[in-house]
Amino acid sequence: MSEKNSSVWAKSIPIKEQIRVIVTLVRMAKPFRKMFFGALAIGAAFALLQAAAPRIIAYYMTTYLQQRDSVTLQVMISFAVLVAVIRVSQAVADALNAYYFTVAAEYALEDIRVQVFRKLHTLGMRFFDQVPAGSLVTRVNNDTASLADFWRFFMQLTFVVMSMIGAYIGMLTVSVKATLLMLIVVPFIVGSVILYQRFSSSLFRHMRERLSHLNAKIAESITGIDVIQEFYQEDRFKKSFAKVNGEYFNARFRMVKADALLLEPMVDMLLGAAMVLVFWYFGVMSMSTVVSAGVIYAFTTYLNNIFSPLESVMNLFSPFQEGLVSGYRILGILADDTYAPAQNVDAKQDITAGKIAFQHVDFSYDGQHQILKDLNFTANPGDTVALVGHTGSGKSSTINALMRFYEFQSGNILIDDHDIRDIALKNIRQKMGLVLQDPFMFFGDISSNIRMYDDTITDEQVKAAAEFVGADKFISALPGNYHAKVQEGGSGFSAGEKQLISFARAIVRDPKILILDEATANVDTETEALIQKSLLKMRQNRTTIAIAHRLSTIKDADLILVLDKGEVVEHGTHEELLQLQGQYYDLYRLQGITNDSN
Ligand SMILES: Nc1ncnc2c1ncn2[C@@H]1O[C@H](COP(=O)(O)OP(=O)(O)OP(=O)(O)O)[C@@H](O)[C@H]1O
Repeated sequence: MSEKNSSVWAKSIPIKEQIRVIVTLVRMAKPFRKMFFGALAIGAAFALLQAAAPRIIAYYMTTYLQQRDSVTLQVMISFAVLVAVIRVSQAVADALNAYYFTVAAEYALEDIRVQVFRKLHTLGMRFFDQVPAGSLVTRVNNDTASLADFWRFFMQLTFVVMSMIGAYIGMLTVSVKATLLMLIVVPFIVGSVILYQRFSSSLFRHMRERLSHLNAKIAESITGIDVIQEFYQEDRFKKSFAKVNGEYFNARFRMVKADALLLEPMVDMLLGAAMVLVFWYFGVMSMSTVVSAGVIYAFTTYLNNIFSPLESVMNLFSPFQEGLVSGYRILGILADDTYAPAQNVDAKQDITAGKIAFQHVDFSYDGQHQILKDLNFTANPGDTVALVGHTGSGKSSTINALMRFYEFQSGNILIDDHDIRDIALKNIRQKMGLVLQDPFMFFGDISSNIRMYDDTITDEQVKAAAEFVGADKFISALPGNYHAKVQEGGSGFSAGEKQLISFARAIVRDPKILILDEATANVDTETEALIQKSLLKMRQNRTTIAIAHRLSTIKDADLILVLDKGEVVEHGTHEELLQLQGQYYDLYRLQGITNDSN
């Protein structure tokens, strides 16, 4: 399994790296800092009110309630109004804090989602070879969503710190000595937080790793459903699913158990210990002086104010960790430099005639295994050059290099005698029409799939292209004709129909060069005849590079290149190659025999 494929949960991210991720993510939220700071300021106001309330109530209790006949109706109403105002302000501050924070986080997430999506579309095929599509969908969607928890953790943490400071200041105004005594619990709080974080993070990582395995298993079983059914693999998949599902359940169970049995009791025990200290201290004090109930009330309320948000911040450790890992992966994509091959800086040449020349081209996907070796050929404008050879001989790789999907390492590819890197990429995409074995259909309708959302292409041009390739007949029979709905992937259309639509898609741009990769591999004989007819028309006045396993389809090619392990081992016309009685001859004879026997 490649590095990019392995679960990031299998190992912990080094501390230095975690800090880098945190700093970068905080920086990425900078455009929304006003809202984040607004939320923080409101949080601070909330903490202030939270600190003031117990002090006011304590004063009311000590001054009025503990003295017989000192409370009047006016005092009662005044305090009731004061407490009500504080409570309502607290509720408003709480709501505004949540609102501003959520809005800021959503804006920041949307921004990051756009950045990741845009970045993906600058990356080259090599990147997509290494990272499965499913995992990229998770990257763009789920990972960015997890960042919300990452920011929530920081907000909560700041809130806890502010609440703690507020509570300690409030306690100081009640009793300096008791407050100093309360400082004893601080190292215990910090120690427990660190201990819990370590423990819970290892359980959480384990759980996430199991979840990755479970997701991979589900994805595999759905992607391969046809082969699973065909080869009667259901039982094997049921068993292996039960195994990974059981492992995930156990890992989750351990985590839930730790949260339930450890987190709450731990915080409760700390709170209990702090309470004992308070009661012990004031107990001792009461031996020499009167201790007001209001003081006890204020202290116990302040302790609650410290410990309740502490529990919620500890509860956010796992989501924070998830956010951190998501951030790590997102930054990984944003920093990835597996870009699509670059054109020269001032590349502005165009393709006018369609001459193609490969000169001593060497090509490798990974820089280690050489796939094409010293490839040389010339296709003059209007020529058809066919690439034939055994599977894995390098036919598609030749096209990958020509289409600039992958960078070639040495030699030259010239189009109309210009270095291919000097031709604007837009011109390459427009003037070179590529037809793949299994063309992809986009969600929309037939018309949008032919014009590929290029508004400069008119309805008449779309229809003319469809008529030219012979697709008009079946399109006209569809309900809605050119506006017939197309699902993503093109389910509901036969292989031949998809092929014809992709011909129209290629031809509507009137390309100078046509590239056909196994264009007739998936269809029946009748459709093949139709396809061959349209291909013949499409090839007129266009340079064509065609890959074909069925040699009968490229007999009329001007040049046939026989590839073997990335090298041209034979070249010439059909007749010349038959006379040579080499590899082509063998392949052709084999196909002739196979066809006859069919
Ligand atoms: N994306 C890729 N990354 C790494 N290696 C690749 C990639 N695509 C193809 N290869 C390797 O390059 C070699 C040539 O493959 P290529 O697809 O060009 O062969 P082909 O002649 O088109 O085969 P086929 O007729 O089966 O399509 C093979 O050994 C293959 O494993």
